[in-house]
Amino acid sequence: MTSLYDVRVTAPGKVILHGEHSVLYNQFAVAGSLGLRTSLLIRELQPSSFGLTVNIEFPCVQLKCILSLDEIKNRLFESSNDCQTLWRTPESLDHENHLYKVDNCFQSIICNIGQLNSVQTNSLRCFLYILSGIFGNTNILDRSLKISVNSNLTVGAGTGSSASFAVCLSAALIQLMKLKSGTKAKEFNDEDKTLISAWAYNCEKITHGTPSGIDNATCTYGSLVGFKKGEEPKLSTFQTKLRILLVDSKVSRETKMLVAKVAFLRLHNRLAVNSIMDACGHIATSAYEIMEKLSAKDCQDSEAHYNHLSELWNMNHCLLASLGVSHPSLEEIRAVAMMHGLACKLTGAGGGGYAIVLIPPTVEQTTVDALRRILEGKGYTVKDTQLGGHGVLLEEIISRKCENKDEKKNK
Ligand SMILES: Nc1ncnc2c1ncn2[C@@H]1O[C@H](COP(=O)(O)OP(=O)(O)O)[C@@H](O)[C@H]1O
Ligand SMILES: C[C@@](O)(CCOP(=O)(O)O)CC(=O)O
Repeated sequence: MTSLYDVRVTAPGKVILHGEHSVLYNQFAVAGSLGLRTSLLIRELQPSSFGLTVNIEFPCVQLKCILSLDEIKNRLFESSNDCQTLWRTPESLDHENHLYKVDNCFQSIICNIGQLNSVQTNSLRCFLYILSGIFGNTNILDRSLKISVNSNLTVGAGTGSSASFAVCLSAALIQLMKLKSGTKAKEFNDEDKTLISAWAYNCEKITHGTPSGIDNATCTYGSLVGFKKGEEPKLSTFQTKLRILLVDSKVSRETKMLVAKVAFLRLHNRLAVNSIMDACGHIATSAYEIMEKLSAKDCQDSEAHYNHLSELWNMNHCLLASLGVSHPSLEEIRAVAMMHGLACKLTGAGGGGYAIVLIPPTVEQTTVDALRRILEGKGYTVKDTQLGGHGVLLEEIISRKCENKDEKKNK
């Protein structure tokens, strides 16, 4: 009797503390995982006589549809029994070529393509890309699937919903691959996480073009991640739980556009922009060191460290504003935070999205409440949260018995 598997994984969103934009110019950056998470459940379904299907439910992007898995396999899978190669070497995938094939398949199998918006299209492309990337040179996918994704993260606001989504997709599919090839581990090990992050990075290229990789690394590893492009992420051995207010400016923005805006500014002001990027890199390095000191059990001077961190947050924001990636709403949020004596900066690409306010432990709750009331009165949404929780987690594996009609008949 064969088994049908259910796999449930979750992954956090992220907040870039220091190094947005400058990370793309090879500067050190620091990001932390958020308490808000994406959750993905993938279920293998009992065989039916209608052929193999994938039932997709992505409520965060208002998408519900059923795709023919047989068609996907016909168009994107290459028949082979070799399951030990591509899924273990995501970096060897020819991204452009694979995405081209995915897009051709997408055009052919989605009937209501004209009714999908760009967000839904992106989610489906990511799904097809990873599904066929991981299973594409195996014969392992032999059941219909149902895949449901939910998230507490706002989609498209700079808190890493796309990376969190991509990490969940790759984590669940890698786990399913392992289960179906006989490996039954109950949690992700370091090797799994390296693979998950690398597949999620490939997927982030679909959404962002040339991402630095900081988002997928943070959503995979959690806690605080120090990051430099092209290098292994620096995983913090320390546990700092920074308290922040996450303030939604409600202004939508597109990362790609803001990255292009900075690149354009740099074309005409190379040395000045390079110096700003250098300064952002120094800030990120200093902030990482301070957070390391703050986490030490015998930390004596926590108040002075928080003051220093606040200084760095404020400087970092002003440097980003000088690159043209702030927004009047972000400036208003910052002005209100400063009136309350608190440091505030934009996070992520800027141009809208979120601002973050640092709440040191010595700050009175009445101050936080007053700040919150004013911001909410101005129409912003405020979440009081902590940075630095778990990265990707394997939450649940269920193995059910498959009622195989052919097996029954033969008995
Ligand atoms: N929960 C989700 N379900 C389906 N797709 C998602 C989900 N979260 C994010 N996405 C995909 O990620 C994209 C958002 O990426 P992006 O604009 O970079 O936002 P963020 O800054 O939040 O990562 C969306 O266009 C969507 O395709
Ligand atoms: C501007 C950038 O440094 C950060 C983008 O952040 P977000 O995904 O918009 O939160 C781009 C990147 O690191 O890929």
